[in-house]
Amino acid sequence: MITFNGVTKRYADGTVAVDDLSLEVPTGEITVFVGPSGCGKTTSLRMINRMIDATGGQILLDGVDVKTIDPPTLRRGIGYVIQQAGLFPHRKIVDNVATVPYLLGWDKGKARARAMELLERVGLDSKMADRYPFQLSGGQQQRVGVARALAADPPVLLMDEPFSAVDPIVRASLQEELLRLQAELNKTIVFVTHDIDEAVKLGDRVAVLQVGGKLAQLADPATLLARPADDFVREFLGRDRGIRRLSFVSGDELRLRTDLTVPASAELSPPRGANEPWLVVVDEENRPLGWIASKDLPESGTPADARLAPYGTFVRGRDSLRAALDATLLSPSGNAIAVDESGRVVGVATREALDEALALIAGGVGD
Ligand SMILES: Nc1ncnc2c1ncn2[C@@H]1O[C@H](COP(=O)(O)OP(=O)(O)OP(=O)(O)O)[C@@H](O)[C@H]1O
Repeated sequence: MITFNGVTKRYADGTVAVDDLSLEVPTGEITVFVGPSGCGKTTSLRMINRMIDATGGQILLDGVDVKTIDPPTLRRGIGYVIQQAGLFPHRKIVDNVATVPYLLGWDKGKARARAMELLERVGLDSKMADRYPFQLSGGQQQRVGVARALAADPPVLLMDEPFSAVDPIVRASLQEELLRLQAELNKTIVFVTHDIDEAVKLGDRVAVLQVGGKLAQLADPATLLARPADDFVREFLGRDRGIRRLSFVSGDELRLRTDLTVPASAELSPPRGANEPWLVVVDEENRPLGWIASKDLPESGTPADARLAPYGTFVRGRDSLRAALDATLLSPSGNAIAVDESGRVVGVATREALDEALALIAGGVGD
């Protein structure tokens, strides 16, 4: 656990970058520092590994004041990842990753073997090992940066806007990768970003800082989005706060109907389903093929002969209400198809079911 105890940083010119910051970063969790430019995120992060020394208060690492630990020893237990990876341009990828093991005096074979293992872990092909950083894309370089920070298996990882220099698609995949890695490794991670979407996606807890290095709120993402502590936090969270909240509500809240499917091979004589405006046509394995409006059902023959409308699905037991809402918006029926992990239809969330769930959430605001 990392503990900030009334930590202050006043730079030589009098700027107070961090003001009386007290918070705890629990072991094995991702704590995100988020806030507008200049609010003291980077300063707070760098005081943990003493790249910057606090001018007041204490930072404790598992109960030990970091000021009592000499910086090289301290940093051996703390991985550090920065924007644009900060790789050594003249060293091969494998040697970049092995930097800390080399410094720790590991023999070259063992250090390189560890580096190769980590490259694979962060999703890079072993072919990359002998390249130089300029021969990699920005996203690949970031992965190398993460591998390098993990090389000596430090219990703590500090990440300063590590994904902000890559395009949104690469960024999303790096975020997924970090969450996957963290599920295996359980590091204590402090992650700095100015992007609230990144913060609520990655953080077990999110610390919102305001300019002057004051802690405005520390909460898990769902609580932060539901109950911002004050106007500053509310404004920082932005206009999409309500929609973002849906990501933290399980789609399993939705009542499903199981009587709205029709097999593509079903004989339609006598006509059926005509009292429901829309039906899901499914294949023989119960996978969705599309929506059909009842009025378009042929009088005889099978639904396979009819024109099907597009559909959206969400996975029951995994996806959020936001995914379910997205699925309704992708379908002219206005209904979302719930599927299991293998893509088989388990039911339909109608617009009414969605309305009910949304009303419940809206009712819960301010609890
Ligand atoms: N060496 C320094 N001397 C004086 N002031 C500094 C120094 N480094 C940072 N500051 C000031 O301290 C404040 C906090 O800076 P910091 O870099 O920690 O903010 P940040 O939240 O990480 O910002 P950004 O998101 O823009 O990177 C800013 O006002 C900055 O100008």
